[in-house]
Amino acid sequence: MASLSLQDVSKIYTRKGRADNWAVKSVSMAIDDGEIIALLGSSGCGKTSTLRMIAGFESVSQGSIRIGDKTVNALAPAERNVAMAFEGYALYPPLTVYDNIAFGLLRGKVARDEVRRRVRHVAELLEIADILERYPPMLSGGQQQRVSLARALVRPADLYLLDEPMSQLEPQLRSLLRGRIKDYLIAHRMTSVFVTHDQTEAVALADRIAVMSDGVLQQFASPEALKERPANLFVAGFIGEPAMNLLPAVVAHRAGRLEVLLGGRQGHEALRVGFGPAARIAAAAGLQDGQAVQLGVRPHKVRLDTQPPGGDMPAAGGNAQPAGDNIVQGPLAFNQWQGDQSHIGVELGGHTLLVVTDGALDLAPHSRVTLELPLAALHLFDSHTQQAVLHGADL
Ligand SMILES: Nc1ncnc2c1ncn2[C@@H]1O[C@H](COP(=O)(O)OP(=O)(O)OP(=O)(O)O)[C@@H](O)[C@H]1O
Repeated sequence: MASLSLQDVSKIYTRKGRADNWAVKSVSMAIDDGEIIALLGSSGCGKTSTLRMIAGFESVSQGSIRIGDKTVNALAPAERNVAMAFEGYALYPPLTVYDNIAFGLLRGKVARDEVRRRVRHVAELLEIADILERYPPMLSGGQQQRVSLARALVRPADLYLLDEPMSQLEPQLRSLLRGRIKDYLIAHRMTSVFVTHDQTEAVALADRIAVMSDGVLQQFASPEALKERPANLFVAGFIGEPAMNLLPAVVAHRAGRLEVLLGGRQGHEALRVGFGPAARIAAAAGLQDGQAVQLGVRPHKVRLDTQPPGGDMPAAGGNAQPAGDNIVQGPLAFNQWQGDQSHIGVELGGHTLLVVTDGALDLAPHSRVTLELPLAALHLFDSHTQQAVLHGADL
């Protein structure tokens, strides 16, 4: 296995008579030996182009890629010792499934008994042991995809590149295989990069996730860090289901405390949300009164008061915390039972805040709802730069 590093890597597709397409923009990241990482983003954000440059199937327009201590920009794919599972499978039709999977091992001069043992093992892992004698044209898309994955995983390589490795599988099989593949990658200390647009898959499989948008690496961090400390508005809105509430607000210091003011436009009352004494908040010094910000809070983290006055306030997600941070009130906009949780909308300063709770709640239409926005769950982003200014969890 080996480490992998990308230094200011760009991909610019050029076509005669057309404007250049800058698909990957100066991406830098360092992946440790044995680490599993996901490239995550929406369609067209540059994930596959990045993966194909690492594999050597696309040239690197700018920057450099190193596998271990070797710069590989000028090396052909076969010279990089990289195993890749392709989105289009690329199986050999005249060979059986067994021979497709064994191909790389036989070329590597592994003893036949050992080849048989390894092929069986990976085929059982991916639930394709019963189709080893079949030929690729006789297989479903999901079976072909697993054969392609098995062929990549079975052979020794410095690096494993997996392009949407489970996109064709049914949800149940996908979640079963996710766990097995992760255990296999960890057990063999396989440095791996996989591409996905499914954040559940990225969170379940990867040690760290590289979130991409429009060719730019937005943040490269653990799944927990992406949720707790999103670097910018894109990551805050993209990671997490349902998405983080993002409410426009302005900075308003008051009596030495950092606060933001929500709403207050015609017909809506203004709401103050506090972050505590400004002197204790490093970022407060750079924030000017009137500065436009976005206040972020995840729907699961808002605490909803369902008790009679004076009662304790349960967290929406069940995380009991002492009541008392920002208590706000607003009229109920909607209350939808989703089968396993409730989605509750509350009007705050002219915007609708989504709250998610575990149980079903009996709330009268348009009734006034009391909420707590726990300081540790709040985030502030600069509306102009889109970058995170502070995370309540750090205060
Ligand atoms: N061979 C190519 N020639 C020209 N443009 C390309 C080529 N391959 C990709 N692109 C363009 O580069 C951009 C990034 O594409 P890429 O396939 O890397 O994105 P992606 O995030 O993997 O998307 P998807 O999830 O849909 O595969 C897109 O605008 C795409 O149209």
